[in-house]
Amino acid sequence: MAQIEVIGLTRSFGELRAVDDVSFTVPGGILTGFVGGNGAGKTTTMRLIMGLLAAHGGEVRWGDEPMTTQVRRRIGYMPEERGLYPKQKVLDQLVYLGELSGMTAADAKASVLEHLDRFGLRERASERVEKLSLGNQQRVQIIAALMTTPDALILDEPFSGLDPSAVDSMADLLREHASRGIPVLFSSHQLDLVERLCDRLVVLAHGRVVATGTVEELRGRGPELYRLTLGGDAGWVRDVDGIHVHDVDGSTALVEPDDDSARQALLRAALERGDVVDFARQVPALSDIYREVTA
Ligand SMILES: Nc1ncnc2c1ncn2[C@@H]1O[C@H](COP(=O)(O)OP(=O)(O)OP(=O)(O)O)[C@@H](O)[C@H]1O
Repeated sequence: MAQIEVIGLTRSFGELRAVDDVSFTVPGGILTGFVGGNGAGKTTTMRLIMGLLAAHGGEVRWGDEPMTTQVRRRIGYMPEERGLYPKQKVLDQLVYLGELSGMTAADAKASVLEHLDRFGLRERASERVEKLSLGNQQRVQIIAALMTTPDALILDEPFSGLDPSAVDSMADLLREHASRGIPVLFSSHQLDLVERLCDRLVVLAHGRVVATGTVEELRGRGPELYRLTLGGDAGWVRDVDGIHVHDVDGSTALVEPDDDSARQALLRAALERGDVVDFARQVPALSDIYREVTA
């Protein structure tokens, strides 16, 4: 299966190392989310992958080969700066972009109309792009990246500005493309969305990769926390051996047991004291993990 491999990519702007020895893989067949704060280097990395910026070090590989211009032409790329012609009509523009990518006019038109249908934009086909709302212009941009049945997808913030139903259509489309076995990399600031959608994550901070893996793997890096909710005050938990208390708030305690037996002993002690309302493993949200790895 095709995959994109980024090995030791480095790029500076003057004194600033915007991308600093960045390595990760975008495997075929799954969705890889690319997250990191403002200025972390996501856009620069994507431009380097697409060959739009020259790397100062490192390389990009396509399977076992160095990435070439021919392969890049077959990658659906959605840049951060949206490159649409405001005065041109939606359908004409997309068909033109399809032809530029080597499609016949007839194939391009068929693909564009199908995608316009999916995004509920069919009746806007003959309007000028500038007359569309920003979210709808975004949908047109997405169609431009997806209409050619690309060999890989590199999408810079494809979900920004989309309403929930467009997010769902977009997510379905990305999954369909991934299920063809192609590598899909997309950046996003919407961590809840990334958590819901992604099979794998690459987390960038200050130009460096600080974490990679599935959401489950990233969760596994943190401590195993449990939340105990009692009928009465939970302050006594602080004195239980083998229990590290992260927080107590009235009748609720957030604890990290040293091991299984400490956890069982805590629960027994709580039951002996009376009313246990709830005792459950706390699964951290991706936003918690993100804060931890980028701190
Ligand atoms: N052409 C350029 N010239 C100078 N500095 C640049 C250039 N492009 C990017 N940078 C700088 O490189 C750093 C990384 O920027 P980049 O756009 O890659 O980050 P990002 O993770 O995509 O951020 P955001 O989420 O805000 O879009 C930033 O400090 C940015 O100001």
